[in-house]
Amino acid sequence: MPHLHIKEFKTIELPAVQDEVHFNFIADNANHQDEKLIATEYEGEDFFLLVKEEEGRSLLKTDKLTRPASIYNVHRALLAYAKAAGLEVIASNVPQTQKNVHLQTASALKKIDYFANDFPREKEVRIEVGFGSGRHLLHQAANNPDILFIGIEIHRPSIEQVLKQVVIQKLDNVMVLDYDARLFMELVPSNIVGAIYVHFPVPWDKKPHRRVISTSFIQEARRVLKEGGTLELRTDSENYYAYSYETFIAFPKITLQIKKNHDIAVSSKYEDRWKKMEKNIYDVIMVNDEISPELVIEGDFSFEGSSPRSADELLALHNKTIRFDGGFIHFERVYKLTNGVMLRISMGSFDRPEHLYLIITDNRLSYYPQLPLRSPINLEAHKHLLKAVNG
Ligand SMILES: C[S@@+](CC[C@H](N)C(=O)[O-])C[C@H]1O[C@@H](n2cnc3c(N)ncnc32)[C@H](O)[C@@H]1O
Repeated sequence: MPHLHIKEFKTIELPAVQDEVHFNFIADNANHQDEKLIATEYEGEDFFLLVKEEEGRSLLKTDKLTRPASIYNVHRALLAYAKAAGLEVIASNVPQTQKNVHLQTASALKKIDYFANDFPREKEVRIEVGFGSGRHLLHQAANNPDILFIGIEIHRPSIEQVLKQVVIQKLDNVMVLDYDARLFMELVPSNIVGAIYVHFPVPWDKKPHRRVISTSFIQEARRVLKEGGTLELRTDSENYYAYSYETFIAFPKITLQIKKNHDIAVSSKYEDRWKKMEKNIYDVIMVNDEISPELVIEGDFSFEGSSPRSADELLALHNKTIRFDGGFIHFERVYKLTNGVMLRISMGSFDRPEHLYLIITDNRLSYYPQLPLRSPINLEAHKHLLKAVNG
């Protein structure tokens, strides 16, 4: 994680611009006076820089919840703030000269809004969940130029590596998304996907709720797959194989193909490792044989007509949880702004909550840095949030 150790943190008059990086406002953690967030905008992306103040040595880094996909943009923002505020840097892992890589302008990298607003449907779509080194994704894309491949990954270095390869190999049929694939599935239109690849997912033996394959993931996969489309799980974990098989077979009607130690066109880095260890490799392939109803999601994330509670009442929401049928809202942290309050919340379903901020200033409410995913459970959570923050 890029960071600067600084002698002493200094505020600057905001809003300010330094080297094309915009600094808009500062939020002070109401319960931990040593923590501040600096609202930053660079190349159209909003995120926070996080300040941890300590006696004689403070830390400036990115906030995990909002950090941008491009590490270079983080570097740039950290250096720009240090320059604008005249901070004395004691130690840092941020290179002073930036490589000329602009991932934000790399057209293959998409944000979740891109898919939420107008899902691409001109070509057949195939999705790879957790592409890692990207060998399979890149191989498939190079060999199937008429198919659009959407690669979803949450590990930033893997994303950066694959984006570079997309440019080098001049592939125009790959889109890369930094997002939880389980949430992404909820906004894919029905019956448009030819294949979903889940190759060597993390087994999460101790935290099974984090697994990609689950009853709800399979349900969503069946909805988004075309008739004859496939969900292809490949794993070296006997445990994950057995768990997935049971989860698939619990559906009243399903078509499955099971293969053991069957080579595919390209072997991934993980696969090479497992093969050297002479581990068995299992494929569970679900063939979708149904046409699903269209996806209809009603409602929006508007705050129109809101009349927020007083700042003290909002700050008192710290650590409160609201539970409702199928979901919840938890107020994780509260911040003071010069003209209002900011709440860090987790909301939505228990197994896949969204984490984001809500800014409340002078009767204006807005999510930051972006709206929650437009899923039925998040829309329901929004209604409960309106009740909690309005008087
Ligand atoms: C063990 S690696 C396998 C990578 C690659 N498929 C391969 O075969 O080499 C699993 C990958 O899935 C990613 N991942 C885990 N959970 C995910 C999720 N919910 N959404 C998207 N990617 C995820 C991890 O970051 C990791 O890169």
